[in-house]
Amino acid sequence: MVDTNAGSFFSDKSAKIFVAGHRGLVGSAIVRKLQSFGFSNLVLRTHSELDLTVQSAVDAFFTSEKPKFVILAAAKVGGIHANNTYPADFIAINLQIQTNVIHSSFTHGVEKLLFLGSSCIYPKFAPQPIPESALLTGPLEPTNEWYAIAKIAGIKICQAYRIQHNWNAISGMPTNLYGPNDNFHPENSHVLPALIRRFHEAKVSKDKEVVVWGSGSPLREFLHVDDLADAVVFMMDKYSGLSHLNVGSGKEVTIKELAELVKEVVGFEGELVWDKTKPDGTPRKLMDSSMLMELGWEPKISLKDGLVDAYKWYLENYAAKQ
Ligand SMILES: NC(=O)C1=CN([C@@H]2O[C@H](COP(=O)(O)OP(=O)(O)OC[C@H]3O[C@@H](n4cnc5c(N)ncnc54)[C@H](OP(=O)(O)O)[C@@H]3O)[C@@H](O)[C@H]2O)C=CC1
Ligand SMILES: C[C@H]1O[C@H](OP(=O)(O)OP(=O)(O)OC[C@H]2O[C@@H](n3cnc4c(=O)[nH]c(N)nc43)[C@H](O)[C@@H]2O)[C@@H](O)[C@@H](O)C1=O
Repeated sequence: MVDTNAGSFFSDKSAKIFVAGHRGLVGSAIVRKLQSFGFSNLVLRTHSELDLTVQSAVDAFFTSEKPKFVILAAAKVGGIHANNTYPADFIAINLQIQTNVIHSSFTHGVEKLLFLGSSCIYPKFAPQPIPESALLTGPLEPTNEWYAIAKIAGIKICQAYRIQHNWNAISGMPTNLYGPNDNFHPENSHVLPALIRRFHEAKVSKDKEVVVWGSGSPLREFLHVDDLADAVVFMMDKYSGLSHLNVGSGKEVTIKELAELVKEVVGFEGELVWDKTKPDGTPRKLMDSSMLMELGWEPKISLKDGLVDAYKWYLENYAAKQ
């Protein structure tokens, strides 16, 4: 059952909005989107200004700032290797950040909060496309179960505060994202930025080969972060239900197809070599985003156009500084 309260978010463009994680891939896109709509009173803190894992600091921040809305895009985030290598960080830091921010938002009178999870919350062998109802119906993908458990807890914390206190906390579960301000770390990033960097560096060095991880057969659904930011603002305005909402493009590609597309966009002319010692992760995780789409949101940026945009951003803002 979808419960909507259309229109309230846009009625006051000077309302104070705390975007947690505003320098990251997602937070920076949400800030751009809010500013493009004319929201003028954004409260922003870097990690070093406010460590969201420290409960007393979070509470002091909410006591002094008293935001009306909170969008929680701060988290410990990484690709398959980072998730697999630092399980304690992925479960503990994420549980701390979300528990602190959600609880302080509630106790300090925030009107509405949006929590962001991830498509990895679903069972490894969930029905495809994956509906919201598949949550907690089977075992998780082992490479990211620690992160997934934290994200599932985030959904449940939002639901519990809604049920017990009638408080307006909602959750969005984005698919794999990419775009400006992505993480281009060679090992700890997600596949799409990792491949942009690897193909670019191979092109510049005139290498004959680029190594890509795994078998190439896993399927992934990609969404440009500007489409995600649009969905976040849409949900702040139009959705106030108990269920989390999937946010995806509805289109999937194999990792091999993705690698070929990145190779083409970057202009690398050598060969792909598959490193099968690296994990594939979940074989497929296409989400069913029809709940959100039936409310009126739709993605606008194709994977090809989004990749061209992401590579342009990488060239102008990342490669240029190396
Ligand atoms: N990237 C993706 O493909 C996907 C992301 N998501 C979700 O979207 C959200 C944002 O992810 P994304 O933008 O990619 O991540 P990034 O790593 O790009 O950004 C994370 C942000 O969180 C902030 N942060 C991390 N730890 C702390 C802390 N202890 N205190 C304060 N701030 C902190 C960082 O601050 P600073 O910059 O100051 O260090 C940074 O701005 C996450 O909830 C993630 O799970 C969901 C699906 C896919
Ligand atoms: C968003 C989502 O992201 C993570 O899950 P994931 O989808 O498996 O993420 P990924 O982008 O790292 O990998 C996708 C696929 O791509 C292959 N692959 C090839 N070559 C590279 C490569 O060079 N780097 C990476 N990272 N992967 C590569 C890789 O082997 C895998 O088959 C979660 O842990 C969790 O963080 C989460 O929620």
